[in-house]
Amino acid sequence: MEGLASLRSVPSFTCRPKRSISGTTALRGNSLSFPSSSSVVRAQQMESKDGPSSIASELQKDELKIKEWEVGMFHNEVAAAQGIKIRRRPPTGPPKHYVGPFEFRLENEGNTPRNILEEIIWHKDTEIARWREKKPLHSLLKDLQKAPPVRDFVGALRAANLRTGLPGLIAEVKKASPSRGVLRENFDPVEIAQAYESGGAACLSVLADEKYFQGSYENMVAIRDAGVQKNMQCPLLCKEFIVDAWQIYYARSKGADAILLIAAVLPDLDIFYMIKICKKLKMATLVEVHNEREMDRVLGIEGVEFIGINNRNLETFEVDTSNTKKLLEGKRGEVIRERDIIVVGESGLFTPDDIAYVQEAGVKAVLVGESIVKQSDPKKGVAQLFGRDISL
Ligand SMILES: O=P(O)(O)OC[C@@H](O)[C@@H](O)c1c[nH]c2ccccc12
Repeated sequence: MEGLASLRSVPSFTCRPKRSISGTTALRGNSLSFPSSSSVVRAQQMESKDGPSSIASELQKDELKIKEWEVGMFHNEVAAAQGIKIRRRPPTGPPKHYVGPFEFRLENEGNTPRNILEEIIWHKDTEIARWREKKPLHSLLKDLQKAPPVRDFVGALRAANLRTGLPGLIAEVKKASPSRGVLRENFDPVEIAQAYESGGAACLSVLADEKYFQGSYENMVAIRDAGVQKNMQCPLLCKEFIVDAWQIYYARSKGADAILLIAAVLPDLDIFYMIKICKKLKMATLVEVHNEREMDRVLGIEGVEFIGINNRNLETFEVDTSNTKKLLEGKRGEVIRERDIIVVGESGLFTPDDIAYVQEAGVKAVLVGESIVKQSDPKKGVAQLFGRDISL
């Protein structure tokens, strides 16, 4: 409980960088200054068979890499101070040029992710850098004008909860996961989404990550388009590992109504700014926590209105539904009720008893994938999960 004593209305940001680096991770990319001119002059004075200008541009590239690495390290320091164990990037250090004569620096030292979540984040960081290069923000912003309108994600959950007296269902369109492997061979995302919706789901969650979950943005667009044609109402959560604000705009351009932010990955200030961006875009932000420390951090961030408690530890894959109960007990539960924050119970829910258990703990919504996506008829899967037809 000690963390609650420090519940704040502004995000904590106490860690100071050891190096003097301008900008924060939220500004990453924009804050990189151009390489100092002295190195360019130095390079121009050098002779080589490739010519001086190519050496200058090589050095410029190196210096940019170094700056990026330094900002990445700064991010790791801030994150570590907030108890975040996931590092944004492999701590392998800057390019060789940086260390001058000391080129015997060990290659790849420390280059192994500590767990699956860290592996996913390292992969995402490089994947998004590539995507962002192909579609810079200014071009993405143009796409937003063509995006379908935003639907009220949290409103749909509240309405379902009032209508059925049960937690509103966010039904997950998920083909595979690193912990469970392939969940459904014969996977038609639109068919599954329609079955969920006719079974009474309030919202849908669509896996976008390709490498680890066999998801895609194409699936999300296909579901959104099918919904528009068939008048389906379910708002969509883009289930992605967000490490860069660019991804929020991208998700919106593909028709998402909500995004997920994982507190085990993102420092407070990133969450704070990302929620602001979502508000501007009128999207909902589901902030996911797994333990008391993350819950206390998140309750201290201004603007948080929608929290997911993941029963699965994303670092070890262990699932324990009592986690939802534990994090809603006592003072934390009180704060959540006072602020009318909607809490979602996530992962490992299979039976009506599981649903009743997390509802009793205080959730107004649940996020369910495996138990319903595995059923040959996912619509029946929804009814089985709740012990009755919730579409009525
Ligand atoms: O399939 P399950 O156990 O019902 O879980 C669904 C959902 O909670 C899970 O997919 C999830 C929750 N948070 C995440 C973050 C990333 C990837 C996946 C998830």
